[in-house]
Amino acid sequence: MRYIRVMGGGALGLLFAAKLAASGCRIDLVTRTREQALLLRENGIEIEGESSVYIHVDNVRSFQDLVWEPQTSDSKPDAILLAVKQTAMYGDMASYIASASRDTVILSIQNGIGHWDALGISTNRDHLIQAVTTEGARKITPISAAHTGRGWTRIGLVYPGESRSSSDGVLDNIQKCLEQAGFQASLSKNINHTIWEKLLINAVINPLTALLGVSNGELPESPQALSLMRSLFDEGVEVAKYQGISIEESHWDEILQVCRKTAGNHSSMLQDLTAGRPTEIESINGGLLRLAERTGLALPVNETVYRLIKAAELKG
Ligand SMILES: NC(=O)C1=CN([C@@H]2O[C@H](COP(=O)(O)OP(=O)(O)OC[C@H]3O[C@@H](n4cnc5c(N)ncnc54)[C@H](OP(=O)(O)O)[C@@H]3O)[C@@H](O)[C@H]2O)C=CC1
Ligand SMILES: CC(C)(CO)C(=O)C(=O)O
Repeated sequence: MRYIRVMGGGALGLLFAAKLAASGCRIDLVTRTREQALLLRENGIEIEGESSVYIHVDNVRSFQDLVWEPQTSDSKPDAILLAVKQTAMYGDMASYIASASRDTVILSIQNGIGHWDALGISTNRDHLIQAVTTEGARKITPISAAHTGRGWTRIGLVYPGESRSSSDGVLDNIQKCLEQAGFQASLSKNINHTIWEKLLINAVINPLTALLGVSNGELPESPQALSLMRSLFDEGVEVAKYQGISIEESHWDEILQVCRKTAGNHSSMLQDLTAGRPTEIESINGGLLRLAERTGLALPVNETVYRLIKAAELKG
């Protein structure tokens, strides 16, 4: 796995592209705008914080330019790393990903649920890989990002039941690449469980920090907020149960631990709301609501925060 295309020059995209390129991987980076692509080609990528990397990357272009480009065998990457937000996973982007050759691994590091369904791929899905990461990054300028927290990354097949004999080798290769680039990476036979654990962390912390305008560390300090966090968690655990996923009680302590460990962080949803960008609410609490609807479960607290975030998004 020597040639990886990173989609998205945001916080995680810049971090992963820079570290993978610095470790010797052939990287090309795809941005939304031509302006950012030009700046990156001229200035390279700079990462500060937990990692310090400065690297020149020649191969940077906008998504629009990528889709018009003729595809040759040399321009076909071994893997596409999806580092765009869920909100960008529709329309042309979904069509591009869905039409990629099955020899190209699709590796998503997105939070939340629903992005694989958005691609609409119903067969031959053994090249779809989810990475759940607790790495923290924040974009500073179009060409730089801060690595705000070192974490772990677990990878696994999205549809393990459909794996072919070569799948294990593919996962091993990706793990090695990530490790060579300095990420702590491991393989998971049950990535779905890890996806759900991360989903519940985001479902509990993100909307409340965004609505209250508080840091992750401040959130559980208010008894009222803590009680809402617990209700969001309990409702999420019920939905997980209906999906055949058992979330242990210890995961509640893990969520409180995340608040302590990332005490100074502003959650991504708070950052998105503050900047007037759409949030990932649809794939977090919205994802839970859609699944609950199918089973007739009521999620009053998730529904309330979902509606409040949607209303706050409209304010811009
Ligand atoms: N940041 C973090 O610490 C973590 C993030 N995640 C998850 O990773 C994913 C990415 O997050 P993050 O990096 O923070 O998000 P960012 O918003 O920083 O980056 C997303 C990038 O995608 C770009 N983009 C949008 N549309 C396209 C397109 N059509 N083609 C190419 N690029 C496009 C955006 O460009 P533009 O800015 O020009 O719109 C932006 O640069 C999210 O799902 C997030 O939840 C998971 C763990 C930690
Ligand atoms: C873990 C947490 C809550 C850290 O801020 C996060 O993933 C986010 O902000 O989206």
